[in-house]
Amino acid sequence: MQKTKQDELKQEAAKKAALMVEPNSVLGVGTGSTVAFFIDELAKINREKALNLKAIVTTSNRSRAQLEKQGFKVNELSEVDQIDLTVDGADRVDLNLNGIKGGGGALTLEKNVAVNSKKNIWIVDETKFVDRLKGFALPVEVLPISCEQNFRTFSQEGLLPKYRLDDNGKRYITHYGNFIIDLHVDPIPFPNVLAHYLDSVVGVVEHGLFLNICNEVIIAHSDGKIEIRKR
Ligand SMILES: O=C(CO)[C@H](O)[C@H](O)COP(=O)(O)O
Repeated sequence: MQKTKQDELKQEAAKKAALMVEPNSVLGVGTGSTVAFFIDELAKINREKALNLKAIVTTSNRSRAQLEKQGFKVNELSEVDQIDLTVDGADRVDLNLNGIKGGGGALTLEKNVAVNSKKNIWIVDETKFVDRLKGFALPVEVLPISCEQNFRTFSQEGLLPKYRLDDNGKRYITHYGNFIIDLHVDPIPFPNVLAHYLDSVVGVVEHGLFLNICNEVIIAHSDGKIEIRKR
């Protein structure tokens, strides 16, 4: 498949992040097309100078398969005490380095890996870097047993919910057997308020508002500049 300009930018951000991985560390690896470039870059570096990573934890079967194909051993989150660095993609990142994640449906494990990491670096192309969180529906993972109640409540709250569907038009099912309801609030005026509300809804397993989690974002710009923003 031909690489788009956006893919090229994703790859540039991924390259930069791969250079930041310390030898002998415990690494978290996220999910998505940008992370797929990161895994390839990491493998390249590892072939050139063995990184001897103590452990790698990842957030999806897709990333796991790619890592294993590249010869890395992958551990479960429960098998490591703490992750030194996690590199992940994002769907949107704002000026405060808060973000929306979960476009690939892996938000629950992504958040669990992220909060157990000393440092989180996100890699994005410039289209995802925004002044405030907008332009991407907010994923919410919900238990099937109470999803209809959750859906109705979100509707009543004016959060414009829609079930995420898979390629066959059926409800998308997450790694943990749950559904995803995407909330079409655009822009999200008060991310903290919405996160607090979603955290309180029974039946919500996790949501894609990642607030105060990202430490650094690597943004690849179309003029070739790689920008690093730190919290
Ligand atoms: O949160 C995610 C998956 O749940 C991804 O990190 C996010 O969707 C970005 O994906 P991509 O790099 O393919 O644009």
